[in-house]
Amino acid sequence: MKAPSRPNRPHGPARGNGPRGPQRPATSAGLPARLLAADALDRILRGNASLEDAFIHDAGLEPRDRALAFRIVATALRRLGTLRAVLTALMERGAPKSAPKVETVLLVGAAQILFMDVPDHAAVGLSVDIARGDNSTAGFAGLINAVLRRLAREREERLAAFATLGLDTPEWLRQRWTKAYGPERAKAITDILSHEPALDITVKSDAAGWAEKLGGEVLPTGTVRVLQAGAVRALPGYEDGEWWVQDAAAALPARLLGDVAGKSVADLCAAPGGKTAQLAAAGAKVTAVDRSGPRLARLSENLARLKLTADVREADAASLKAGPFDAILLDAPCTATGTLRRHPDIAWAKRPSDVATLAAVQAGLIDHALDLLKSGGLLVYATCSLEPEEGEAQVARVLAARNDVERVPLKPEEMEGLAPYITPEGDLRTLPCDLVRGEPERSGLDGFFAARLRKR
Ligand SMILES: C[S@@+](CC[C@H](N)C(=O)[O-])C[C@H]1O[C@@H](n2cnc3c(N)ncnc32)[C@H](O)[C@@H]1O
Repeated sequence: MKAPSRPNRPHGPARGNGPRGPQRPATSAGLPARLLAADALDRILRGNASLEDAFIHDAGLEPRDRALAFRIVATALRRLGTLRAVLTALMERGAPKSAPKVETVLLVGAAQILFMDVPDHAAVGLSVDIARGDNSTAGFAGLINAVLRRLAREREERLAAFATLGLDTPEWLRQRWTKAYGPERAKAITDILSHEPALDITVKSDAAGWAEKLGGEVLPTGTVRVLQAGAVRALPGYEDGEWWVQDAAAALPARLLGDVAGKSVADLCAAPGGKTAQLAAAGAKVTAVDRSGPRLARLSENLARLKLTADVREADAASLKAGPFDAILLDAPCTATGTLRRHPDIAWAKRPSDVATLAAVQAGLIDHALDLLKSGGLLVYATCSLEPEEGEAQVARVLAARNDVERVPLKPEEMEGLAPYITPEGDLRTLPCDLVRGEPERSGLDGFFAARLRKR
């Protein structure tokens, strides 16, 4: 069974702190975070919002409450298959169809009981409070109380019943990963997805100094990794623009362009700007292009906080008229199946047909990007997808179709920590189960593909 992400707490039988009936929580201080969690989870499961979008508005909460709400929702989504199976088994007639929000409230409560270090009485009592405060769920407060109390009492056997079934990863993804990477690595990927990832940050300078200030560690590639970071905005150095949040694997593609100081570099799918910031911090003259206005607004905010500049353009990169550029980074839109540790909503939002749809979009973007590049210029093509059609196959296609393009294979000596991720062809491939550093919470990184091409 996958180890649940609550290291300090054994999954023993009820510990005598469960509530004896619908009762007031010991403190209502935790209610705003749970209300936000239930609202956000409901918008994700029933309104098709993404995890990211569901938390764009912070409802005026303290950063600590907002961070807790986010953790609850991310945990519920990370363990959604197991939670739904456990809850269904506890309810003879299932969750009421007439009141879908009842299931949401149950998921929020069950995620805390089974997988988070939250006292049972708080998880149950606050869930009952959420239910009572909403007309559509108030009539089910008794049901919610009974189901969650029973779950807390029977935690161990309820979890064991579904532990080995792998319910938290959609079957179509598991099958794809088994085909692409073999059964062992596919299992390692699904295993790491059940764990909450650490906070990864890219620093402008002095990685060791920031690791010490933030209580983190420097990874072999230079990223600073922080465990149990809490509210990001409250951490030292955030407001001063000394660093930005960026997964260790996401920090690699921009660096494959080498020394970009003084060069004109187009970042063609740029928002929210993690790679734009890397390029600008390295001294490039960056043109940051994205077709999403709201996402570009976030990019501009991020650059302002970091005191970095770029020429920001809202445009479709597939038909952009600009350049020619010395170098181009194309971090193309993709299924993002490499990022499920940080974006567990994606596992349930994507469909098998999305792979081919996005692969067609990527092919068009690569072809146009090459047209915007100077002769001799480098294009780094990257996706945060585990699906070969969005990575390896794109490069094979373009190399077969165009004789003005060649691959520039990556070399282990060009960047510290890069060696384990270089494929026999000379591309970059990371998997979420890579970067094993002891316990799962310290390990892993996003699944990325990147290839470096030169226009002859
Ligand atoms: C993977 S995200 C980019 C992440 C970004 N490079 C970073 O490091 O923060 C893909 C981005 O592509 C943008 N996008 C999708 N299709 C596009 C197109 N045709 N032209 C420009 N941008 C596009 C999306 O709005 C999204 O912001």
